[in-house]
Amino acid sequence: MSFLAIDIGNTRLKWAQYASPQPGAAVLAHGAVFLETIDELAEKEWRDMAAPRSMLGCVVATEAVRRRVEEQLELWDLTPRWVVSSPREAGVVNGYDHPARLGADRWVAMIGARGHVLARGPARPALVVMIGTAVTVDAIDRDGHFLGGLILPGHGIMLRALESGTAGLRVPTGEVMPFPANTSDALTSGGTYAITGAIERMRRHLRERSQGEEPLVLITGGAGWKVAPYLDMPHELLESLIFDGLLNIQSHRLAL
Ligand SMILES: Nc1ncnc2c1ncn2[C@@H]1O[C@H](COP(=O)(O)OP(=O)(O)OP(=O)(O)O)[C@@H](O)[C@H]1O
Ligand SMILES: CC(C)(CO)[C@@H](O)C(=O)NCCC(=O)O
Ligand SMILES: [K+]
Repeated sequence: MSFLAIDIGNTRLKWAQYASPQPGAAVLAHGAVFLETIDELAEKEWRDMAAPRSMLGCVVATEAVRRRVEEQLELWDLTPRWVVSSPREAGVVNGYDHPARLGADRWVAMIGARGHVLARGPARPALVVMIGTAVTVDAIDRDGHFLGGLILPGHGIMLRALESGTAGLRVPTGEVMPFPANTSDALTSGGTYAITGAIERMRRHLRERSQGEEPLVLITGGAGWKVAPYLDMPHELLESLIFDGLLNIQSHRLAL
């Protein structure tokens, strides 16, 4: 009954094979590749993997990228399925003006987050933060309703925008400091605190909306570990939030 979960972001494709399509299933294999190398998956990373029985993926990259991944999936006898954001799924209600326009990664991560909220005890609001190519900060209330969220540039995009938009900024890596006193530290600190500032702001919005109840703050994405140490609030770093969401969706669909 093994299940393949795939997350195609704007920079990398991440995949994980699970023993079954159930939350908490054992991971049999996993990996990540840059989008430049996705045409080699079938002859490299996936070549010696036991054939998965089913798959579910989430894509925010282009149609062309999705098609190239589907070609690689021809290695096995499976139907490629990709999550499309919908008005409701697996206990989460989508409050976006146009639910289908919500990034599938955000939707799936929120469904994963909702599972973690309910697994930890009584229902409570949650803030779902994804720190990848772009950064998103999404709010879910106690009832599992997605209220809305922020999109901002990731660290890499912020620095590249500054480099190309100014004459005097180069972007060597600096350190995060309270009072940066050189250009490198000022840029690195500015990027990091832009992200933590957005998270703090959204946490305040959500707390005010929730009669003061403290939200569970869940951080995910390739660069989450770099930002998390500067976040002045209780939080959890969960690398697998999108995969957890894909497992929740798949198990809910099988149960219907
Ligand atoms: N180990 C690292 N060292 C330096 N920068 C990193 C590292 N990991 C991630 N980054 C930076 O963080 C950003 C997002 O990284 P990454 O591609 O790992 O995230 P992701 O969650 O896989 O993104 P996406 O899902 O959008 O593809 C990039 O701009 C990248 O430059
Ligand atoms: C915001 C990103 C790039 C984050 O990966 C992705 O979720 C996306 O392309 N979203 C579509 C637009 C939206 O979510 O409103
Ligand atoms: K992502």
